[in-house]
Amino acid sequence: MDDARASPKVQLIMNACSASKAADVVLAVGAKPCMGCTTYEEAALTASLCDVTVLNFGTPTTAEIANAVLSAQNVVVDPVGCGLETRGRTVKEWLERRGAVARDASDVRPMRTVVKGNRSEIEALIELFAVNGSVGANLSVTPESSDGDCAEKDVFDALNQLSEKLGAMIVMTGSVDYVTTPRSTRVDGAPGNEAVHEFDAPILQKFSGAGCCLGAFLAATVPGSGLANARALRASCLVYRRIATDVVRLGNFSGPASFQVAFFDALASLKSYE
Ligand SMILES: Nc1ncnc2c1ncn2[C@@H]1O[C@H](COP(=O)(O)OP(=O)(O)OP(=O)(O)O)[C@@H](O)[C@H]1O
Ligand SMILES: Cc1ncsc1CCO
Repeated sequence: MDDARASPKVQLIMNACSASKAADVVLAVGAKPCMGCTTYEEAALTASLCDVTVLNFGTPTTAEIANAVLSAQNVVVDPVGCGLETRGRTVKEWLERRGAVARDASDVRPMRTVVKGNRSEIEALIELFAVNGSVGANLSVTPESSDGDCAEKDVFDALNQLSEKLGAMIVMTGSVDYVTTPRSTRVDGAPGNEAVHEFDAPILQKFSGAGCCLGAFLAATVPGSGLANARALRASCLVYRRIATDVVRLGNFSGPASFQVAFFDALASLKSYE
């Protein structure tokens, strides 16, 4: 996905809870979803045929399946539940191996990695990678997150260190979204840190999978080179939140279940994700 393709193919290695929601989000925005991950061979082949892979570590993703996409060119990683010790180990090992593969390939082709997690998951990664800092969240062994009370400057300080260690972009979600770029890959003059405060829609936390679906949305709407660009990632996070607030304003729903239907309809009605 080096160019802004009209209809990118998106491999979705998703948790059981969010899989069909994510596939529908990808379809809604005009891209092509493909799960393709029942065996190691199938996962590797599908990754090689797709423009971008979403690797979500919620059940039933195994280390074996995750390792099949280590050398995919563009990967959006969702470290769901990495505050749980066993899953945290799996996620950490994968990210370390991915970093090594990407460094080895860097002269030949760019490999882009975006880690998209909620605030508690990012806090868990901060601990796992021994970063000297915090984003102020409580650790959680479930996908539940907490927003935490932490100055934005300290949030970015911790995110920048983590991003550099991973060699990956970070998108940290919550009532505010944060995007950060590894310092060593920042293009001169381009902003490496972005925050999205706009468009408050807390209903996105009232059903399971809004964060997982954001991972799929980013994969489907941000072109390959944009996956290494904080501005481009910010722009898609912003659109996702804006559409949610539009739906809330129109009020054609009666709770979290019907909100999702209206939200997916609104995603599908948007003509451009530029
Ligand atoms: N108050 C809010 N206003 C606007 N957007 C929000 C708000 N809270 C969360 N979001 C958005 O909702 C999505 C889910 O965020 P959250 O941090 O809850 O993810 P998550 O815990 O990974 O979700 P899940 O595990 O259920 O998929 C993100 O796109 C985030 O930007
Ligand atoms: C509830 C749940 N448990 C593992 S993944 C998932 C979906 C939301 O992340």
